[in-house]
Amino acid sequence: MADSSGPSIMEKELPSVLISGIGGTSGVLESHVEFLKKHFNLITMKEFQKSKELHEKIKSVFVFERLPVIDQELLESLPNLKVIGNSGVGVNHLNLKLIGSFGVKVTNTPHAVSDSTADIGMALMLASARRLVEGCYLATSPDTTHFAVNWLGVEVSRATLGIIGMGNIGYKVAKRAKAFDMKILYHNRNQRKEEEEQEVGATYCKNIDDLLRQSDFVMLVVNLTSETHNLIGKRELELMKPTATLINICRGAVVDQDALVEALQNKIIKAVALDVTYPEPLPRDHLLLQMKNVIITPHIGTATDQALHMMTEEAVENILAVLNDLPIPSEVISK
Ligand SMILES: O=CC(=O)O
Repeated sequence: MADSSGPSIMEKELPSVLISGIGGTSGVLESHVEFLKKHFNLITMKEFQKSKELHEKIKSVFVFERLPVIDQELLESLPNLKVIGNSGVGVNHLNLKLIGSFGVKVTNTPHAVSDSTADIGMALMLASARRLVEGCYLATSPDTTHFAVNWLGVEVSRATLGIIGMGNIGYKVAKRAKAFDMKILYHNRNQRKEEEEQEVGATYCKNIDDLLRQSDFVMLVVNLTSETHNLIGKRELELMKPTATLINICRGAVVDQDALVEALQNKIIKAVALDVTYPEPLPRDHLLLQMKNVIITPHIGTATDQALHMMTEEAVENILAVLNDLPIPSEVISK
């Protein structure tokens, strides 16, 4: 009778995957390690640096919170690397050209992040419209003489929301905004299918300027690329209504931050709500941190238990697909 306690000859070795570390501020979440270990032989950066023998074994790198850094040196030291599995949708921290030149694929997790990031977009829009942060300060201030009539907010219901970038997240924002009876405009490289537009009641603006001119709230949900870097600058801010609010939930560098400060100082737009800035975090003396009509959160679009869990699952699915020569659910194609 075969001994079932030891490893069977038929059992396949799990593929070796490099991770930055486990736990802390620069490692994979401890709560995800068990799941990852079911699929991979995990190798931490520390182990990798100690043993040259491990280099040849590594087939994939699991990138979490932009770590480990994928540079030329690392790529050269991994002769059998097949795929970088990024946990998260944004891949602006990865040099796609360089990685591609090593014949290595890149994958991301556009589905796992969409609900939590859309929620943050709505939360920021509502918080700014109803001056929630100011309200919290007032509620806890020793001054009890404040009256709500002195700091009125605005309603998002029936207001016009312009969504720039109608991918998975933008579309989820539109779904939510529909439930708030908002009028929805969107700009995207490609127009969505008619039935998709109808489902959320969104109108396509081929010209971004038209969207900027008409919107009460403008929400940025694009990938950061060379084309979207500084997409919103002085000219675009000047096209917006003086009563409009800008919300950014994608990447800080999509907005020219100096132009944004100037626009707020000169009342070119009314308010701003940012989950992303550059750098992150902003220096403590940055002007944006001193303005009442600015809300800033520390890049928490995907900071929920559920999103992080789903991101890990989606990343694992992608990595396994590449390693097993199966159709890849979410491959990032460098343009
Ligand atoms: O910022 C979050 C992401 O890229 O998923």
